[in-house]
Amino acid sequence: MISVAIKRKSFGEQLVLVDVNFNIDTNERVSIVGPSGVGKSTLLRVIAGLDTDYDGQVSSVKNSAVVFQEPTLLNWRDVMDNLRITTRKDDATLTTILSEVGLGEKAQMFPLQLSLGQQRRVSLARALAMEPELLILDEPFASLDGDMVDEMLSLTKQVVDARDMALLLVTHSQKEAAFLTDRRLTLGGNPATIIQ
Ligand SMILES: Nc1ncnc2c1ncn2[C@@H]1O[C@H](COP(=O)(O)OP(=O)(O)OP(=O)(O)O)[C@@H](O)[C@H]1O
Repeated sequence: MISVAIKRKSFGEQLVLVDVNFNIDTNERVSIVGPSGVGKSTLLRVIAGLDTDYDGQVSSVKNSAVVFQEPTLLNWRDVMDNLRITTRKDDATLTTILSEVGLGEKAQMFPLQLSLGQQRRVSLARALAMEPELLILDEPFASLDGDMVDEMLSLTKQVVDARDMALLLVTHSQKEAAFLTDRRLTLGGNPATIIQ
């Protein structure tokens, strides 16, 4: 379904990725793990089609949704309006998705009235509302405390299990990768490539 063949990806003089080759099948769950600064987010942006300035070939699905490290919500719009930005789904459907992520009662709240964990859930709900064929999560549990990470991990597994979609998880945590995905790709080296 998704085929990645990046020969080289640079920022100016800095070569970040070299010969990164792998495929993701329909409904497959894959994680990319590796240390901070290795190039994980860069790879994700290329796969999501947000960065087209590279040497190589990536063919992905048309309908992918990204949940970024930061919730990237519009703070002046309430939760429901934040979901409406990416979809024309009716309010009943959006309310169901909000309930799924535990925010059924928060539709009229504004992002800054929510905790970071709740804002992350809105961001996840917004991505799910797009019914993506590929859901991309970029360090979705960063800066949450331990209990909250466990809760978010279970919740994420639940919503992914309930859907037909592929998952690409970018993380530095082997635990998160093992819990949520079937296959782990490790990015390492400088410039980085898939090392296992
Ligand atoms: N827009 C950019 N312009 C210039 N350099 C960049 C840009 N984005 C990333 N880089 C550089 O590319 C390298 C890889 O960064 P990237 O954010 O992909 O790493 P990462 O593995 O996702 O790190 P982290 O786990 O800390 O988020 C870093 O050296 C970074 O400085």
